Amino acid sequence: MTMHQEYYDVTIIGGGPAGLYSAFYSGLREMKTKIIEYQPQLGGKVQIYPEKMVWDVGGLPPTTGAQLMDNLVQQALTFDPTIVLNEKVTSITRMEDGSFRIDTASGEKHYSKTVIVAVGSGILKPMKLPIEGADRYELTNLHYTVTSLQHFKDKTVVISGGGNSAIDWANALDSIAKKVYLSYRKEELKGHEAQVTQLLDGPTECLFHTSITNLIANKQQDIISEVELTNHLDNTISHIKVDDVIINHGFDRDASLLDNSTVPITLKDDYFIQGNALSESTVEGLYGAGDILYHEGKLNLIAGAFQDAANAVNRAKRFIQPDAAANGMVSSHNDMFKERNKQLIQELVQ
Ligand SMILES: Cc1cc2nc3c(=O)[nH]c(=O)nc-3n(C[C@H](O)[C@H](O)[C@H](O)COP(=O)(O)OP(=O)(O)OC[C@H]3O[C@@H](n4cnc5c(N)ncnc54)[C@H](O)[C@@H]3O)c2cc1C
Repeated sequence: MTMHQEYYDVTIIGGGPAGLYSAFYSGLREMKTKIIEYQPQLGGKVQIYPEKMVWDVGGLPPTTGAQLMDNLVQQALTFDPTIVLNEKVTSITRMEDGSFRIDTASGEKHYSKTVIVAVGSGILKPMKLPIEGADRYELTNLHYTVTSLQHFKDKTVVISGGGNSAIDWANALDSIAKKVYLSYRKEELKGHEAQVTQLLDGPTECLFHTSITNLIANKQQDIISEVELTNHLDNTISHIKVDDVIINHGFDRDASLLDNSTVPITLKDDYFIQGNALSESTVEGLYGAGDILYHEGKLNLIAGAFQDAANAVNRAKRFIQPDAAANGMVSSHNDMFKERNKQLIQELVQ
């Protein structure tokens, strides 16, 4: 077991948009920063939609999830935070001296003056297709996320699911794939109205009241060649020849960190972390940001995560240094940017 006795000013749990922007902002406020992330890469939930176009981040032209993650990571690295990947935080404990100990599943311990909990909806794992042996096709043509739209060009694709992800992928693929089928066990789709209308008006063939009940494979190559669908209204069975199958049945969430921690994870001034009913008291030095946080007017979007992150960092700064400014300064005033600013201004006037 390794002991990380080195103290950080702020340790951020979760490397999604909220955690990444917190890392940038805490660097801006000259705090020694560490991010701990469970996944092998940074980016958070955006990893689920790398090929989706994101339109609603202020000041950015329509950008793919992958490009957005790249930009967020680059920005987060501006002030050289320590990054710990593949590490699940299991609990947060307040020490007698008021600092925090952060325990992880591997037995490592991290020490910090403040903590920002930016764990989104917890650790997400896609709900698997409940068919025995289906996992062996995950290496070939059974997908739980779409990492390349190009892969589906001129293919016949069956998408299983009726929520936002299934509908978004059907709409994105209907002009790329040869044919898209959407199999959904109910009839009332659960997506945003505009996307549902686009789907129903588009070329995707919706097979309501059906589920995938069997996968028929080309045994030599371990590739699904046909899916069996069962109609739940009349129990009829049909078969579709496929090139690829996409499963969007939602996610299992592991939010055990909130239950295991000995500090009550509740935040000051009516800010509190969703689902936590441990205590109504507040813990100075422990803050939240992003989808995990609930407050009036909360925006569960990337734009909302940025605002939360700046708030959390400013509070952390004031906790460590009570005479520090309550709010950060505009970024151009930061000494770190002096040289780069000069260079850019020179380029502008040339
Ligand atoms: C399909 C889909 C499409 C979306 N489209 C848009 C869009 O177009 N525009 C928009 O603004 N928003 C969109 N969103 C919402 C947006 O992705 C979220 O609001 C945003 O990702 C929240 O960021 P976050 O950092 O709070 O949480 P997350 O992105 O969920 O990141 C949390 C991170 O914490 C890590 N973590 C959790 N528990 C632990 C632990 N115990 N130890 C270590 N690490 C842990 C997770 O692995 C994860 O990486 C979309 C969401 C989905 C699902």
